[in-house]
Amino acid sequence: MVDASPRAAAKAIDAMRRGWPIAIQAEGEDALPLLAVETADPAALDAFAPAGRYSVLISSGRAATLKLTNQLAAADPERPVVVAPAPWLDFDTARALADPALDLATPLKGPFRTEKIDRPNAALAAIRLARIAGLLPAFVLDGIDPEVTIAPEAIARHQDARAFRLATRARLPVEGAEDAEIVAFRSPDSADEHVALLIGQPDGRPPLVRLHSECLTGDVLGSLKCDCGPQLRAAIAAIRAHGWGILLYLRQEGRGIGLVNKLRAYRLQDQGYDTVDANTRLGFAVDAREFGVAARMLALLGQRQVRLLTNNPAKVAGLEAAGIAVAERVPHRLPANPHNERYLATKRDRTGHQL
Ligand SMILES: Nc1nc2c(ncn2[C@@H]2O[C@H](COP(=O)(O)OP(=O)(O)OP(=O)(O)O)[C@@H](O)[C@H]2O)c(=O)[nH]1
Ligand SMILES: [Zn+2]
Repeated sequence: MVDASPRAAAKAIDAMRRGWPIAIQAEGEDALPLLAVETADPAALDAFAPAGRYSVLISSGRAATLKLTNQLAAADPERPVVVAPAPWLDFDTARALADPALDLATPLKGPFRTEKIDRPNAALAAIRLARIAGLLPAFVLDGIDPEVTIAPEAIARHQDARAFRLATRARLPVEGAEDAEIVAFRSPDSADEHVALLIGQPDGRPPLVRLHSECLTGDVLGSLKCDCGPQLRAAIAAIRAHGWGILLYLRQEGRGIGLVNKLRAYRLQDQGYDTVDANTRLGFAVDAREFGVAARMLALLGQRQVRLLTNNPAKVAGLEAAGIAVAERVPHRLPANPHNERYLATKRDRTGHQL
């Protein structure tokens, strides 16, 4: 049975992370059985499909890096590409196809050729699901029928921001805003728990709002590679100075690719790639965030119009598309340091940040 409920997507994500096979079946297509390469081991792969007989689904960003496609990947790095079966396509080789960390250490066996994708909608959904699960976007295809078969719509429903509800609230004095209140939001479908920090008292003017995407390295560990930590603290100060406002702390680590994949991108940056190319080479969109959840949180807090603290026009557009009016964009620039100079320059030159 094909399950299109948001719970089915949650089950599929869980199964993928545990190394169990899943299948995706799109309307008008046959089911596509999949085993995530990152969480598979040789025994699981053997049980799933006979060696030498399986094809591997990767995304075009990764395929272009491996020179398996000559398409410009940056335009659409998450487009699916299927590598055809070959006798030398074993467990280790599937791993090497999936993970750019192995590019320097393991010369890739080959040659490989790509084949036409006969189930394109399921393949596209699989790449998206890998990203949501925080895994490398790579799957072995067409093994035994798994227990979980989902429709691509399950993934969209799982990501639906309208399912978020206010869970609880409490006073939270923080540095720079001793009168702050924290409000937590939850959805029955998603494991992400987003929070809002309410600072000051409403005074009739639109709140000054900051959408802060989670950055464990910058927010908590004081990483100098990005500007997140200083931006977080400066946002609280700016809201306090404005009089009142809301900081949304969104669990969108690594611009939506998750902590481990962000650290993989950092590893590529250690080799000289910038933040845009690193994401593309991993096979992910440059920015996988959606701001519908931020709009949902603001609406639940009774705010339909905001002044938005950001240098990123995509955040303004994302909020407006989700029904929140942005009365003004307020720049949020912090001084660079020697470690994040290039990152900030890349944001300015390649991702449209107004710095
Ligand atoms: N994938 C990836 N994510 C990163 C990298 N550096 C920072 N991030 C994440 O980027 C998010 C912060 O986004 P930024 O692009 O710095 O800023 P922004 O929020 O888009 O724009 P502003 O509102 O102007 O600050 C956080 O989720 C970080 O974890 C990186 O090199 N790669
Ligand atoms: Zn950061």
